[in-house]
Amino acid sequence: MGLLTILRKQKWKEKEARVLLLGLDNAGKTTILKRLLNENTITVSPTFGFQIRTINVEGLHLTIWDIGGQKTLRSFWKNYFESTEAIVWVVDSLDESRLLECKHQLHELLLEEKLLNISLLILANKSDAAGSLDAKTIEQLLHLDELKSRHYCILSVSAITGDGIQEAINWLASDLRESKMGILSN
Ligand SMILES: Nc1nc2c(ncn2[C@@H]2O[C@H](COP(=O)(O)OP(=O)(O)OP(=O)(O)O)[C@@H](O)[C@H]2O)c(=O)[nH]1
Ligand SMILES: [Mg+2]
Repeated sequence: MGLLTILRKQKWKEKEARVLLLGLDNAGKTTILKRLLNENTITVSPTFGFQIRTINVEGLHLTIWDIGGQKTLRSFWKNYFESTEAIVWVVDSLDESRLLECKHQLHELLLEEKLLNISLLILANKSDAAGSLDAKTIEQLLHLDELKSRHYCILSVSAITGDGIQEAINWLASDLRESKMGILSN
C-alpha cells in the first residue's frame, strides 16, 4: 500500500477531504465559496494568492482551497496538488471567448499524476445572467468527452442567486464518500 493511500485512509477515518477550487480568473470561485459560507457575495475582489476555508457537508469536513486563477498565478497551482481529493473547476458561462483557454487549462490540469483519482466537479457559473451558456453546451465546448475513463459531474450554478450550489456540494460530498469507501475496501 502506498503512502498516499495510507494518508487518504487516515483522512477518511477522520471524515476529512481536501478540495481545490480552480478555474480561470473571474470565473467566480471566491464568490461560490462565499455563497457556501453564507457570506456577502457582493464584495469580491480577485484572489492574488489563496484562501483556505472549511465547511461541513453531510458529516464530511471539507477543507476548500480557493486559489487565484490569473495567468501569472497558474504555474503555482501544482504546489497545491498533494493529497487533493477533489477539484471543483469553475467556468464563467458568460464568457464564451475564453472557453478555449478554459478547456486547455482544464485538460492540462487533468494530466497531472497526482490528480488521477480525484472527484471532478465542473460548475458552469453565472447561470443567472442573460446569455449564459447552459451546462450541456459548456460540456461540449470543453470537450469533456475526451476525458474518457474519468468520471465527472457538470452543473449550472449561480453564486449570486445560489441556484444549484447546494446540489453541487451535495454531489461532491457523495462522490467523495463513494470513492473513499472504494479505497477503504481495497
Ligand atoms: N452574474 C454573476 N456574476 C458572478 C457570479 N459569480 C461571480 N460573479 C462575478 O464575477 C466576478 C469575479 O468573481 P470572483 O469570485 O472574484 O472570481 P474568481 O474566480 O475568484 O477570480 P480570481 O480570484 O481572479 O481567480 C465578480 O464581479 C463577481 O461578482 C454569478 O453567479 N453570476
Ligand atoms: Mg478569487
